[in-house]
Amino acid sequence: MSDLLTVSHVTKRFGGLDAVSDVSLHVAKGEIVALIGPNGAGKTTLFNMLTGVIQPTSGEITFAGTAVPGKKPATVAKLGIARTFQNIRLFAQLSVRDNLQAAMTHRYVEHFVPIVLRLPSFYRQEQVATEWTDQLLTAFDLTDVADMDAGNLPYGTQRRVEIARAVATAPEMIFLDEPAAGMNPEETAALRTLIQRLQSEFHLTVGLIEHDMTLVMSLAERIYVLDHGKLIGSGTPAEIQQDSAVVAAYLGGGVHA
Ligand SMILES: Nc1ncnc2c1ncn2[C@@H]1O[C@H](COP(=O)(O)OP(=O)(O)OP(=O)(O)O)[C@@H](O)[C@H]1O
Repeated sequence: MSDLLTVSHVTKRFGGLDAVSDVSLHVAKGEIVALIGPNGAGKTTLFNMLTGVIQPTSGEITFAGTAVPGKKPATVAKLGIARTFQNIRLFAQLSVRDNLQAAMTHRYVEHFVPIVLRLPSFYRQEQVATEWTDQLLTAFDLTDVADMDAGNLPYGTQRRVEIARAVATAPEMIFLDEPAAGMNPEETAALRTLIQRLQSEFHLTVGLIEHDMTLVMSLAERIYVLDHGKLIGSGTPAEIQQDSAVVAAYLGGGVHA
């Protein structure tokens, strides 16, 4: 498989602190890759650099052959990168349907509009957006709550809306920042299935930050481990669980895959 994302010697310095220090990694198209490590290890800082939210102090990031540093988040999104946040960021007073439609970007329109060729441009866009929204509502089991305000939904459902909204932008890669945080075991089990479907049905590449090691070990094909900004290990879940440096820094004895 060819690499979709390449990170080369990336560092982010905040004042005197190297929050991310000389990190290199790669993600192949279609993979589910997890980034794990203790609190403050630099995981979200790295995600923020991959999505254009902050700029690296040094190093290179390439997505589908295009350099990411120097681009704003909206421009990075058009390259085909979507993300969710640790703290859910939905439009709480908009319906689920409107949250999805609000996410339909130019990239999406450019991607799908040619499918419906016979209508004038405005109606073409409207029709494609409505059809795509209906498909997403069905795929993410949100049809029953489509007209409810997003902010009134249970936590696990809001997470699902957030992921659906990211998928609505028609990305190639989706970054999920602690999607299982605050979920109960049933919600986490449903999340596992959902992330697997992102890969199998939506053909997305998935980058995952997560502290729930049972979820990580059962989902990720490869794992990178950060500690104090540095990459201290990488490999398959089986390899990571036997890596003494990773066990000492983060895993301890508490993983049951
Ligand atoms: N904007 C900022 N200014 C200064 N320091 C920052 C900034 N953002 C993050 N940091 C620091 O960088 C380090 C890495 O933080 P980061 O949030 O990336 O860690 P994390 O691995 O995502 O942690 P967690 O698992 O708790 O979310 C921390 O020491 C944090 O305090």
